Amino acid sequence: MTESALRTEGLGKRYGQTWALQDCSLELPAGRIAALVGPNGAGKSTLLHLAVGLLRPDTGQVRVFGRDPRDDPDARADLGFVAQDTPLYPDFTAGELITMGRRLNPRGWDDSIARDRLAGLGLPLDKRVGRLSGGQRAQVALALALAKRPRLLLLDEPVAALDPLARHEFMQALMGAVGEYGTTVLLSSHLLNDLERVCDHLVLLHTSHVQLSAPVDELLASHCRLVGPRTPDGAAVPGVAAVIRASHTERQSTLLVRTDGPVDASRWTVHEVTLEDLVLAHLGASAGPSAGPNTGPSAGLSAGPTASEVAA
Ligand SMILES: Nc1ncnc2c1ncn2[C@@H]1O[C@H](COP(=O)(O)OP(=O)(O)OP(=O)(O)O)[C@@H](O)[C@H]1O
Repeated sequence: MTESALRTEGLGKRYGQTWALQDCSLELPAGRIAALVGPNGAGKSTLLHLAVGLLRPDTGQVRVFGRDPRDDPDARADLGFVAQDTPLYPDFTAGELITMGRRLNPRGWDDSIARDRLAGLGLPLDKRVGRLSGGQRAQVALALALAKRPRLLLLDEPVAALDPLARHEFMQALMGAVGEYGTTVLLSSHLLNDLERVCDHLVLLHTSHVQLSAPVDELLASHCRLVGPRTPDGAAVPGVAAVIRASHTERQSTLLVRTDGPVDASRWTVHEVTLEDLVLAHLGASAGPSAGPNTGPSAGLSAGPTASEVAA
């Protein structure tokens, strides 16, 4: 059986009366590269901060390779974290940050990983990081996180502020490192196209709840888009477990569905879906008109953000 890199059970965190994360149960097997997706305020940063032990849960528990990251230094030694906006001490040089990292992480640190990566990118070790570009700072943050040789690397929107080329270079560096060291990754981002290229597992949060957590290939195999003659919302479609999202013209219906068997191909044209289609459908699905025999739990969502908001 594959080891769990990250496992949460009933995990919850609240600020005053507001639940930032609620009843979060998920499992990320070791070796996965997982996308953590959800609209603004869904609870992604909260989940990542709970996972690295920076926040104390109000309910439930979180385990990193079976250990509690708040109580067990060995669990924290297994973790690397690149926080949102890649905060680094701006008056320090990358070289000084590498030295600091070594002293703060006596259990496991490899200077050469950070130095070689930065040299490969042509990034100077003797320039204050506050004077580097956003993309260069992100690369320094990634190099420092990797030098810790984490078994689980958590990244909170590391590429949000980067231009497309810098984003591409960052993702390439990340994938190269993951391939080399076998690191498990949980990466939060709104950039679904970037995620689709590299991730093999999806965790989708919506209004503080886990909506999906599964391997990408399983999700893509169990969802499709059906196009056929107009069908009333709620009408049963053989082979369809849940209608996630439906749209209609006068004569035609388009349904993004979760299937549990073969769909009648004489009546429906069946199209594969992309990860982006699937995420947007789940986030945009709303309770109400599509409720009916094929409407599963995932169809009963509150109205989500628009495609442009999610993909922005
Ligand atoms: N320190 C805090 N004090 C009060 N409320 C907070 C705090 N941190 C987060 N929240 C609230 O918790 C909820 C989840 O926030 P979180 O930052 O985890 O969302 P997110 O999915 O990372 O959002 P984004 O995509 O905008 O970064 C939001 O409603 C947010 O306002």
